[in-house]
Parts: sequence; C-alpha cells; structure tokens
Amino acid sequence: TTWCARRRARTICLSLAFITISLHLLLVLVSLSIHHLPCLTTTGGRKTQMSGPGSTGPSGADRSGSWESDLLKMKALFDHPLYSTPRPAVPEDDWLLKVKPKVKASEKSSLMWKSDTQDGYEDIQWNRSSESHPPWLRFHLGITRWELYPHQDPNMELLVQHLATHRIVSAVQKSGGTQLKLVMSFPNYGQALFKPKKQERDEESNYNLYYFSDFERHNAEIAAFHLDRILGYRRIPPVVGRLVNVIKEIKDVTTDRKLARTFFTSPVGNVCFYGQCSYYCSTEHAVCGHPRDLEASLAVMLPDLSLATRRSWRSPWRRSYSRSKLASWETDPDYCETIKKTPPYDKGTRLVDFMDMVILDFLMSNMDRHHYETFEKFGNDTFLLHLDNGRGFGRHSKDEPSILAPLTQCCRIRHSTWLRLRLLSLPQYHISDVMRASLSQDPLHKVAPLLSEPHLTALSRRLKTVLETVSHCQEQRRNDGSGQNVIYDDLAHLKWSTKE
Ligand SMILES: Nc1ncnc2c1ncn2[C@@H]1O[C@H](COP(=O)(O)OP(=O)(O)OP(=O)(O)O)[C@@H](O)[C@H]1O
Ligand SMILES: [Mn+2]
Repeated sequence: TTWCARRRARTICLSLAFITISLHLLLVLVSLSIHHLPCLTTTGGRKTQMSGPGSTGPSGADRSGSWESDLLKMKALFDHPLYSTPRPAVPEDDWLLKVKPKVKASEKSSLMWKSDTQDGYEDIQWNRSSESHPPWLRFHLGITRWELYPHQDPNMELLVQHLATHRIVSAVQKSGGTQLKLVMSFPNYGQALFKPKKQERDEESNYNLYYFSDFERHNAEIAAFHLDRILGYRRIPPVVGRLVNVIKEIKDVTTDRKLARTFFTSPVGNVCFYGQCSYYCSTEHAVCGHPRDLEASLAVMLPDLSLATRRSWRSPWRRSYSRSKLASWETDPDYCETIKKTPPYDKGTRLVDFMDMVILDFLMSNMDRHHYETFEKFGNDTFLLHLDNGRGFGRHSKDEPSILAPLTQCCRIRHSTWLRLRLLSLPQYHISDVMRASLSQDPLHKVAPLLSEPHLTALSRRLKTVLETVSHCQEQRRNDGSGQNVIYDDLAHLKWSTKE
C-alpha cells in the first residue's frame, strides 16, 4: 500500500506538472498574434502513447501536445460561452415525454425499477431529474424539442458507464436495415443498439466499392457521437464502446432462436456468428470474436416508438443509390432554390438544421445519409436525429466534396454553428485535439485509439474546407447583390456580444 500511495503521489505530482506546462503553452498560443494562427493550425497529427502499429508518426513539426493538454482544450471548449449559452426553462410542451406527477401507492409496486446493483430504485419520485431513476430513463425524460441531452449533462457519465459495464441480460436481432445489429437489454430495463466490429480500424474503404456497399464501422458510431457533441449539436444518442464476450453475453443469453443457430467456430478457433438480415448475413460475412472478445458499439435506445413516434424524412440531397444514375441535385444548378421553397425547408430552422447535419457528415465523410428522423410530437420545429453513422470515417486520405453540396448550393448556415466551427479551427480548441481527448474517454480506447491520427488530421482539414465554403458564399452574396444572408441569425436573442 505504501508503494501504491507513493505511486499515486507521483502521478498527482506529474499531472500537476503537466497541467502547469500545458497552461503555459496555452498562454503562449493565445498570446500569439492572430496573423500567426494559420501556420499553427496546419501542422499535422502526432502520435499518442497508445497509437497502434498502423498509425503514422508525427509529421515533422510536433506541436508539443500531450494527453493532458488535449483534455484541457476539451474542457476549455465546453466552458466557452458558445457552448453554455443561457438556456431558458423548457416549456412543458417541449419535453418529449410527459411525467406523471403522482403515483398511487397501489400502482407503485408494479412500477418499481429493479436494479442489478442492489441499491434499488425504491422511492420513486416521478420527476425528470430524480436520482432514483436509472440513467437511461433520465436520458429519455431529458429529451426536448431542441436537443437529446443538455450540455454538460450530469447524467451522461453514469449512463455511459452503465452501457459499458452492466450485465447484458438478453440480446436479440433488430429487424430492418441492411446489416446485422442486436438490441441488448440490461437488468434495469435499459436497452442499447449493438453494432459489432467488422473490420480493422485502420482499413480504408475499398475505392472500388460503392458507398452503399461499404461495411459499417463500430468505431464510426462511437466517434460520431463524440463529434456531434463537440460540434455542440447533441443530436446523436450516447454511444459507447465495449468488449463483448460472444459466448457469455450473446449466445448464452439470447432468446432469438434464429440468431442462436448462426454461431460457429472458425478454422482458427474464434467464435463467430452472422444472424439473419437482408444483405451481409452469411458465413462469409460473419462477425468473429478474438477468440471470444468482440469489439462493439452500444448506442442508448431512444424511447420506444409506442411512447414517442418518429417521422422519417428522405434527404433532398439523397444519393441515387445506383451505379449509373445521377440524382437531380447533381445536375440541376437551381436545385436549392426549389428546395428552399418546399416545405418544411421553407420555414423555421429546417434548412439550417439540415446544414448542421451536412457539416457533420462532411467532417466524417459519411455519404450514407439517405434519411433522417425527427420526433413526431414536435412537428417541423425540432432538431434532426443524426442516427446511423456507421459509414462515417471510412477514408482519411480523401475528402468527399459532394457531401457538402447542400451548403455549397444553398449558402446558408446557423450563426451559432458557424461561430463554433471557427472556434474549433483555433489552436486552443483544435478539433483534432478535442476529438482525441474526447475519444480517449471511451472504454475501447484501451484496446486501440478509436480514430487513427490520419482520421483526426482529416477532421481539421475538412473543417477548413467548410469554413472556406462559407467565406466563398459570403463573397458570392456580396457580389450578386441579392441581399440574401448566408448567416441565419439564431443568436439575436442573446445579450452577449457575438461580433467578430
Ligand atoms: N439509438 C437508437 N434507438 C432507437 N432506434 C434506433 C437507434 N439507432 C437507430 N435506430 C433505428 O434503427 C434503424 C436501423 O438502424 P441503422 O440505420 O443504424 O441500421 P442500418 O442497418 O444501417 O439500416 P439501413 O441499412 O436502413 O441504413 C434506424 O432507422 C432507426 O430508426
Ligand atoms: Mn445504415
């Protein structure tokens, strides 16, 4: 124990030293004149202590960063006024779920939540913030018209921890969709959508495959959740990585006969299964443990459709999903003008909400956003759910400008989004560093970094492209004299100054 104490003391001292050095560095960076910013932002990625054999090393000028300084950047970002804009109280109709104010004693027993950690949820207080609710329920009760969870949500840590560690009591296949996925249940009735690792993290998508034949990536689901939160959207349900035991946590607990029948042992002794689905469910596309451990992403399930129905919207910029046909947005120069006049894009925030999603997709190079969903209850005035991100982060060496076509064609962006993007391009909040820090908190980071350095570098390169696109739009608007604004002002109601 003395050894432990000494070790801990040393760790604390080292951390303090790191923090001091990082703070100094930050100060130096901040004090550098604005003219020097571009050269600081363009230096490439560097190696973290944990980077695997596939990732590339530092490219020359190493920005003396460290894990601690990345974490400080993340903290500074989330403390920035652009993230903690004062939130007015949520009107009753803007909560997704209504809370029953009182429960009669007679009904109480049947409503009790059973916990696997014996500390029970006995005194049910039916309100939104009650600590007696399991974290998944608090997540459901916290969904509003404009976001899935609040900024710096005190419930988040526990929710993610439950998903990552709680016993899996059942696993069944989720029907629909093209690829194998399971719904897993926990002792406190929480549920998560499971997507298995199908390929190595560093594998780049095959250039000869069409995007719609690309495999989904579990790490993309995880990274998308982190990126969405860093962008300040909070429109992706929390996702966490987990090493799942294929036998104990799937085969032994499943009640899904069809799934159970597809388990087998591979020639090298790994346990595999393939399930039943419309495309990639066969022995050739089996998912295999190593020999039993399988990496996967677990996304918290949204409230059941019987409680909160969702509407699915076809993206106006949907790809043709054919090898030979082009979509009309690819050929019609006035495509956006038409969309802008078409409901629901003609009113409210739908068009800029769509642009927010487009920016997220361009940053992670997701070409597969054929549909998006909203909660029916909120009609057209609500945020867009960014579900299904498994096809993001497939390629780091190439960007896909066509994903940005809606922004290029419509030249419209939310003011708050634009300001946050600019923040993320500054060295003290650098998007790649903040992502690296955020992802290092996922349990699977211990196995290998969730995004390799080239992917993190691609983020800042793509961010630059987004900002250049907006600048180009502004220039274009100044010249065409149409009087149309590029920036959609969503900050007018705030008192603090947002001038450049
Ligand atoms: N966290 C979640 N909670 C509840 N439902 C979800 C969640 N994530 C996704 N879904 C639902 O499950 C459906 C299928 O999920 P997803 O799109 O990720 O799978 P997919 O196999 O890629 O489907 P497709 O091939 O149609 O794109 C989605 O359309 C969505 O309605
Ligand atoms: Mn999909």
